[in-house]
Amino acid sequence: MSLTDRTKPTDVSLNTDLYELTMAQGFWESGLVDTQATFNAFFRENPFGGGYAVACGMGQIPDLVENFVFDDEDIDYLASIPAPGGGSMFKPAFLEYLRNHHLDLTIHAVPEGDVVFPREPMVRVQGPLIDCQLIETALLNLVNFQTLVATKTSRVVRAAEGHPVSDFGLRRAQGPDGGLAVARASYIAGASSTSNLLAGKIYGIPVFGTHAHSWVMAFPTELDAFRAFAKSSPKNCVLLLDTYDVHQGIKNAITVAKEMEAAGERLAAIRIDSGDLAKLTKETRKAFDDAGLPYVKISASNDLDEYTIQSLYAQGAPIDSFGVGTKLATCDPQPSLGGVYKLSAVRDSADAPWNPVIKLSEQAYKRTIPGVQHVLRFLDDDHCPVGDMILDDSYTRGDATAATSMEDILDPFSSYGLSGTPRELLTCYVEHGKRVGEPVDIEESRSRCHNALMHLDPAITRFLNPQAYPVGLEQGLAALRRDLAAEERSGSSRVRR
Ligand SMILES: Nc1ncnc2c1ncn2[C@@H]1O[C@H](COP(=O)(O)OP(=O)(O)OP(=O)(O)O)[C@@H](O)[C@H]1O
Ligand SMILES: O=P(O)(O)OC[C@H]1O[C@H](OP(=O)(O)OP(=O)(O)O)[C@H](O)[C@@H]1O
Ligand SMILES: O=C(O)c1cccnc1
Repeated sequence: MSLTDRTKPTDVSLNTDLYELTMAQGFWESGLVDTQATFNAFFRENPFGGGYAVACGMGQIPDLVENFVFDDEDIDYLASIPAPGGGSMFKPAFLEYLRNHHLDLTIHAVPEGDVVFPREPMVRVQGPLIDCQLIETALLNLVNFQTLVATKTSRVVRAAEGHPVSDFGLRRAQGPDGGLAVARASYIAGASSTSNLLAGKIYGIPVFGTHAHSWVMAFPTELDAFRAFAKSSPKNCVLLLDTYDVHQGIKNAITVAKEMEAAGERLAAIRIDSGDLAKLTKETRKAFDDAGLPYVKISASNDLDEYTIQSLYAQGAPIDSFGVGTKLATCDPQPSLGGVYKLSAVRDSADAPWNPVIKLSEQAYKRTIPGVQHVLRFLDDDHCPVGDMILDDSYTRGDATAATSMEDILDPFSSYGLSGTPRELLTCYVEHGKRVGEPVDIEESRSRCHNALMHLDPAITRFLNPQAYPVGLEQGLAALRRDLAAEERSGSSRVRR
């Protein structure tokens, strides 16, 4: 996340909602300083009407946790906030507790780039209740948006059928920070490059660019503009053909391509950014082939998304690469993932047993899953995922892969009768506030994403009416959830184990 990359660490800890701090103060005053909690970040529906999401942002969680400290400046600011009813929002003794407080959190998450499905934890956060609460907003801010962008990009990349897709979205992104997050998540999900130089510098993402219409308009004629660009950037020359008239643009670009050939250079590509992209790219391809310039590639842009790209190929458009901006950066037509962060277990101290907790809702699908959750992903002989099982720590005594099979999934998909080899999905990113292992390599996340999507059933990845990927609760956990819901509804005390 760019905030931890670019700004002083303390800006990270104030990048949160006021109520996290108000609750932290309340927990502290209520004597809950030693209370431990387990929270899960998850979403309830796949974005874009699709059948999966690509987990993203997880690689930046360790930076977030390690940099999450309140320094003197932050404490001064917090001390200055008035309570609406009079006096100060925060008590001096609490602010002293907070000063230079470090988060003692242990965090497991779906490995960045892997696929993730509704209701299962994307991120599991454990540690002091106060610390778990303090990190909520920043953590959701990190994984919700990047997971959404990565999912959107994976769809665009799928539609592009292996042709490069460049992120052109910075100018339409949600602020500078949003633009960086878009570049990072889209690269992990398969974009080949970004136009965003800062993202290139920070994350090492390949950068790509052509020229704007203004370049052409700044010269007396289009031909002058093309010649000047070829002279100035002979090794990465992509000419934009549609400033005035694409047909004239084709002729001018061919003239310049021939001149480049004579000078021992090659026109790399042309770009078309308006009009009927199928018709115009076909005409362009024919003209360049007829002129003996088959190596000149065709790039297309203009409000593209997965559906337009799919349609362009269905129309036989000979497009070699795409620049995708607005609809990728804004995740059109779904601007938010809706990921939530819910408490699922508490205990009085670090060595006490966990007590599972549940949140009820009028809407059954919003009832939470209790417990210290693990996820087992069952893989078939070809390493393709066939279903996920959510299970509670206590049923496995710490070894999540022991004595479990797909038959143990109770609801709602048990009738599939699937089988496979279980793999524990959640991996440890942070232990007691410290990063586990080396910083996440963005290339590793990118290849994990490629691999995960390659192994996912096309019935789940298709855009139209995708099949639901089976995710269910292990029988013991399903029973626990039922019992807890009944107890909470009847008002009896919480199950203590
Ligand atoms: N052959 C095609 N099939 C489907 N959609 C297309 C096709 N050609 C272009 N589009 C898409 O149609 C939308 C509108 O294109 P339109 O031709 O109206 O743009 P334009 O008005 O020419 O461009 P601009 O407003 O940038 O000058 C864009 O999202 C574009 O990607
Ligand atoms: O279309 P997008 O997917 O957002 O890709 C980025 C767009 O940004 C540039 O033009 P800009 O939108 O600034 O102006 P234009 O539409 O008038 O070309 C570029 O020419 C693309 O069209
Ligand atoms: O390099 C380009 O062609 C580009 C970059 C950003 C937005 N539109 C186009």
